[in-house]
Amino acid sequence: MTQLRTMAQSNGFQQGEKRDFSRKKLKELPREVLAPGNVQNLYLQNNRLKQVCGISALCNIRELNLSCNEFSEFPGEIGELQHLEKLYLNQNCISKIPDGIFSRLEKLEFLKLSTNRLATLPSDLGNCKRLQYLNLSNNCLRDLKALEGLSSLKELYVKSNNLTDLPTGIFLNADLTMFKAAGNPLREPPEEVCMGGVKDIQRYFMMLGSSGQCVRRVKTMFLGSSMAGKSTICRSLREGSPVQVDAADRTVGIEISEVEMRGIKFLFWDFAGHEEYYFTHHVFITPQALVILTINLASYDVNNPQSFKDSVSFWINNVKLRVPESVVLLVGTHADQCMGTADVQEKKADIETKVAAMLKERKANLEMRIKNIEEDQEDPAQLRALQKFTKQKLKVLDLVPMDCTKTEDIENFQNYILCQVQDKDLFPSIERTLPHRYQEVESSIQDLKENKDIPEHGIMSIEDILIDLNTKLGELDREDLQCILRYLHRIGIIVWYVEISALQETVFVEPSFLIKLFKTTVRHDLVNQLQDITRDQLVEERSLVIHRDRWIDDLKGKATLHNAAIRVLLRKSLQELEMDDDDIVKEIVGTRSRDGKFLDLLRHFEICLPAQLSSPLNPQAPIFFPNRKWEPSKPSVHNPGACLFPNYLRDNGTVLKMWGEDSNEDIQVQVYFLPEVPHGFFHRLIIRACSFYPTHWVGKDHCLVSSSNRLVLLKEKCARGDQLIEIRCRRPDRAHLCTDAQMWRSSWDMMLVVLQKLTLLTHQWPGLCLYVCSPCRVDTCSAHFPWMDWKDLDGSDIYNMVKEEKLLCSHGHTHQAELLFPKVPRDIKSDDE
Ligand SMILES: Nc1nc2c(ncn2[C@@H]2O[C@H](COP(=O)(O)OP(=O)(O)OP(=O)(O)O)[C@@H](O)[C@H]2O)c(=O)[nH]1
Repeated sequence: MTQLRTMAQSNGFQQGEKRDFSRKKLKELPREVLAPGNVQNLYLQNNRLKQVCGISALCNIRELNLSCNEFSEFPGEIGELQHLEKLYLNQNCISKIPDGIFSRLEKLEFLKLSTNRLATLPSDLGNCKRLQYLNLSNNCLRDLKALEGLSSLKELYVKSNNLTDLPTGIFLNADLTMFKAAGNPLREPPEEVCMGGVKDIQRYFMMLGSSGQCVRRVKTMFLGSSMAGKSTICRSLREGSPVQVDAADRTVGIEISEVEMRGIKFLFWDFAGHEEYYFTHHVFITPQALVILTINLASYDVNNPQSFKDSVSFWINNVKLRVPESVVLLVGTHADQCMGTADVQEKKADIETKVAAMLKERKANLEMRIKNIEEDQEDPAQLRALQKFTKQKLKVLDLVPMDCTKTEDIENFQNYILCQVQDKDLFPSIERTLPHRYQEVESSIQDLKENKDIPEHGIMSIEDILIDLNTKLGELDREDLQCILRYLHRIGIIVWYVEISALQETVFVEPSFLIKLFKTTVRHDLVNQLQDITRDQLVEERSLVIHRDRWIDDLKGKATLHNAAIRVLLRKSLQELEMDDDDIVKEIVGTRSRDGKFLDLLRHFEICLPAQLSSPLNPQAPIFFPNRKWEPSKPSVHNPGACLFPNYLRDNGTVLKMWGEDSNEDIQVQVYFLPEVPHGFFHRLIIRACSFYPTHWVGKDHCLVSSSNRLVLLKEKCARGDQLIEIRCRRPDRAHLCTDAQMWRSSWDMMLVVLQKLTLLTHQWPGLCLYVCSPCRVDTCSAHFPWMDWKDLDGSDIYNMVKEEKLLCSHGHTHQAELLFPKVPRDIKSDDE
């Protein structure tokens, strides 16, 4: 946005008050900046300034933007700008702010100091009584005491610092509505409380009063390929001795259990290793957890790179993309089935060396990209994003070989885990201070489960929980309870999706049950499950064997599962789980006329897309005449409803049939993913894009969306080792009823909708870095035109992304700008290129 503003205003003076000298590679202030005048807005961002001597002469400045420069010291002269309301000093290297500056900036309302090196704050910052917005994210602050006097603060951002405690005083301020503190080793209040926002923090402090309880807890996630031995370790650790898991007993979905070892509570999440489940994993891989990556040493082959990829690097990449700062502990099972100690040691050394090389290579790639961007001075936004990634440190601990059938190995592994989680550098925040109320609620819920006071499925309404706990704990405020439940959801003890409106009142106090529901439709043997449906089960759904055959055909051919089939499968698994409460079954399963809660969940997790089974076009439909009432045909086309599960698609046939061949004439944008497109990303993108464009065709890694005769193709692909998603649209044709400008605009608008959906989706993978560009349109040319600042662009600015009418690639090919960037051409010529 800043760049656009810069472009739009060009340099120099505007209305005698705004001076824009941003992006000029300035090392010092030129005379024009300081020339006398009534300057109120001064833009100096994206330069190379280390100081701003003389700036105090511009004493009327209200807005000063010095972001993205090279300040290592806070420019003291700023203290003299007494009319200053808005100050940007983010993205610099400032490590200290002297006292005595902010006490003079009485009118300051907005202060952005994010991404600097601040370890402390000046004691007089609290004097800025008008300050409403303060951003201190990405520094190294250890406390926020200096902020206690800021009585007008509305928004406060302190993400990624070293904060362990937050001062209560800040939250007494009724105006504060926005507070973000992710990425701190917070203990009081814990990060999971802060994620609930200001109101939850306020309640936490109110409940905390003068004393709390220290709780030590670690969420532990077991990841690794199928048959690696995850369930075996998990169950053996729970028992304290080897537990034999039957080879046929595959984990389906995720198994959850809790175990206390020497005063530390471990919440075990055992993830199924079968590939069909991978794409749901990222939802449950959460920060601040210990990841135990289990590798079957007996089947690991040091000479086969694929072996390392499947059993190690795939998992490490997955974790890094989702939680970039994870701690991963490698464990090698089946040591007893290897060929002696030397073989075990060789495999251990091989895995550790390859992991180290992989992390080193990634770091080198990142540094290389940063260097290239710095040298080309190409894209500061991209540069900042990459610099952020260099700070994210995934820690992979050495591999522990073990024989899961030996008690000694289980005990040693238990000790090893205990030792690692107590290492403050690795796990700075396993200790949390919790109000007694939190503990009481948690234990009461556990009691309800253990004493079987609630049904095994553990589905409860908020009201029920409140009634139950009120009898046990005395008067419990509903808001307090909800605040505590939100916390328990975030740490993985219960599941409560407040954000799904149909589930706002429903709490799953037994998360494993919910996961078991997932396995109904997300499983490797779904076709077999359909085949196994009995006649009785079909009758209950008023269906016949021919219907079941069609369900199987549609799943195999179109990756589409009929809602009726989902209901039958769900009922079947609920019966297996001995759930006999008809009302709840109905609520979860739904009926022909009303979707159940289960479908809401599937859609919420973007696992499936509502699909049309029959053609949406009805040949019997009467013609519509304006001003005349339209009658539907009788009988109307029956559409029983179904869901498309893109993960079950096997080819791109239907998409390619509609789209035809790619053409050099297409307009296209490429989104490169560093290091790779995450598992399940493309499916979710398809679901988002197709939900927006109801006319669509979907394939394994292709998807076509259509709107008013325009087609946009999305493709996941790999080009010379780089993974990317390509978005293509046919070059617009001249059409009547449409001006040239409209024609271009609507094509680009469609591309941008897809790009925007893609960008939003990337937020779920914070370890992901994107490079967006338009390739040169000459077939043999490898040049790219990078999209700058594209994440910041809003609807009105995006068509101004480039000023030029023609653009020249680095190999000398010239193109009309609208063929490469969203731009409405001023004057279309018949021959553009
Ligand atoms: N001999 C031997 N067998 C092991 C060892 N670890 C696991 N097994 C066996 O390997 C098989 C697979 O182990 P599981 O724990 O079910 O594997 P998993 O990783 O949970 O597999 P999924 O459920 O498919 O994700 C079981 O039969 C275990 O008993 C080991 O160290 N030695």
